[in-house]
Amino acid sequence: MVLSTELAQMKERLPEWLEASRALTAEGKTAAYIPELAKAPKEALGIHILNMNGESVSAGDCGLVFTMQSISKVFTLLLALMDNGEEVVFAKVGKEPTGDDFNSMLKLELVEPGIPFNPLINAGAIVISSLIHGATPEQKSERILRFFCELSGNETLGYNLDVCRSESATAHRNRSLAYFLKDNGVLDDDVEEVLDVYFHHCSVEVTCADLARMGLVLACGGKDPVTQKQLVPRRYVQIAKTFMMTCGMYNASGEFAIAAGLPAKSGVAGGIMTMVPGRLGIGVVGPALNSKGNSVAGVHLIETLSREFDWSMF
Ligand SMILES: NC(=O)CC[C@H](N)C(=O)O
Repeated sequence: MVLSTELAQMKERLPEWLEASRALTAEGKTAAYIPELAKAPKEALGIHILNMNGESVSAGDCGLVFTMQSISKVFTLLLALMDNGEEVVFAKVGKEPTGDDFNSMLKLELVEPGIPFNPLINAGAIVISSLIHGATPEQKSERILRFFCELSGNETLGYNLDVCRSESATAHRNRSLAYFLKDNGVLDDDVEEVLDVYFHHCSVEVTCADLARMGLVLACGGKDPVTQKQLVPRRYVQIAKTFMMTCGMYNASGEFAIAAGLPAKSGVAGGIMTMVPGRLGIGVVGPALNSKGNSVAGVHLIETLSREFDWSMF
C-alpha cells in the first residue's frame, strides 16, 4: 500500500528528475578502451524500478540495450559461491576495497599473498570466472548465461558478440592481470580460457528492466518475489550485497555510500544495478561515464531518488 503510493509519487516526479540528471551527461564520456562501447549514445539516460508486487515505473531511455560489463561480476560471484562454497572462494580473493582503479595491478604485487583484494575489481572477477564449474569455457559460459536468465526472469538474454570480440582484441590490461595472477599461483586454468569466460559474461546484453529484476531478487535475499523460488542462498546474497556497498562503485564506493546509502554495482557500458533492500530493484543506464568509470547521470539520478525517498540504509 505504502509502496504503491511511493511508486505513484515516483511516476509523477521521475521525468523531471531524470531530465535534471541527463544534463550531466555532457560532462561524461563513453568508455573508449573497449572500442565498441564508445559507440553508445552519450546523452541517453533510462531507469526502471520494480517492487515486490511486480509493479514498476520507468522513465527516459529505458528501452536501451547495453552490456552488463562489471555488473555481471556480482552474479558470477554468487555462482562461484554456489559452486564452491565460501572457503574455496575466499582462499583466492579477498574481502577488502582497494581504493584503486577497477583494473589496477598495483596491490597484486605490493600486498602478499598476491590475491585480488575483492571479487568486484577486474583481477578478482577474472579469478571468480576460473572458479565457475564446467569442463570447457563454453560450458562455464553457458551455465553463467542460464543463471543470469533465471535471475532476470528473461530467457532471451544473450551476448553482444561485437562487444565481446572488441574487448578481447584490446584487453591488454586484463591479459596482464591474468598472467600476473597465473604467475602468483592464483589462476590454475589456461589464461586465455579464463578470459574467454570473463569477456562473455561482461558482454551479456540487458535492459534496465532486466537489471531491476535481478536487483529485486538480491533485495529479497535471493528469493524471486514473483515465483517465490529461492534462487540463491541468503548468505551468499548477503555477501554479494556487502561487496556492492563497499566496492560496487569502484573507488567511488565510499562517496556513493554516503550520498545514496544503497548497495549498487556499475559497469563501463553505463549500467547501474541497485536496490532498496526488502522493497525495490532498480536498473539504470547512462553510457556517459565520470572519471571513476561510473555513469555520471545515473549516479546523480539514484542519489536524487535516495534523498527524496529517504532510502539510505544508514
Ligand atoms: N568496470 C567494468 O565494467 C569493467 C568490465 C570490462 N569488461 C573490463 O574488464 O574492463
